[in-house]
Amino acid sequence: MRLRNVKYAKELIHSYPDYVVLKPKNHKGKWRDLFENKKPIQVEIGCGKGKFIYESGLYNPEKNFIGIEKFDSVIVRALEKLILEPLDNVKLIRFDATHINDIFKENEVEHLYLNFSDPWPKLRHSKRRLTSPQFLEKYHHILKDGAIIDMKTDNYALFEYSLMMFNQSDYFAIIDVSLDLYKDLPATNIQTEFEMKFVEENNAIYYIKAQHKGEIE
Ligand SMILES: C[S@@+](CC[C@H](N)C(=O)[O-])C[C@H]1O[C@@H](n2cnc3c(N)ncnc32)[C@H](O)[C@@H]1O
Repeated sequence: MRLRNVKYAKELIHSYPDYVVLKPKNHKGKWRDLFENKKPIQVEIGCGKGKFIYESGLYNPEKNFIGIEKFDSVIVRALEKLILEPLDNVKLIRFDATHINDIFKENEVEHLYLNFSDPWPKLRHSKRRLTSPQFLEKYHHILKDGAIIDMKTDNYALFEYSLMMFNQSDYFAIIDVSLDLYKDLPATNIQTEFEMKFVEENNAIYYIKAQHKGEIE
């Protein structure tokens, strides 16, 4: 059954509050209680239709995964995956990550994934890029010391911009960069929906791994 209709998507989302957390602000600082375990929290912003977050949960049962997506009509496809084959270490949040500090407390997140984020090419929209200084400041508050940000993109301009923003930030150090992730693909790589498409089209996948430095002396 395909769930394309927005009204239907909303209804489905509200029918599965164990999978799509409806009031994420209520769980700030208490996400592990919701998962009922002490496993570390990994977050993907812009999880889209959920392939990456679902498979990450499937192959890494020792970790908790939270996918954040701002559109009902998209996140419902991630929800379908969970309905078909439930996983107790994956939760979804329908939320605009601009307000991510409202849903996670200091040090609550151990790993952040930014997969094929929207490039927002116009300068006047640059604050919306998920690696803008405004977002990096927000991540600084929720990430543990030593936490990792993994970023993949097919967009060279966003890659270049993100490198510059990480380099200029007091909070992050770049620890790995690739101009062609598929030349040296880690065995643990999990493809996203967009990644599958770009790889099929032989597009380069640019990659940045940055580490949270923690409190600055
Ligand atoms: C280009 S898609 C990539 C989807 C998926 N990560 C993948 O690689 O297949 C970007 C997704 O990020 C979502 N997104 C963009 N900005 C967001 C934000 N501020 N908060 C939550 N989701 C966001 C969009 O709605 C879209 O579904």
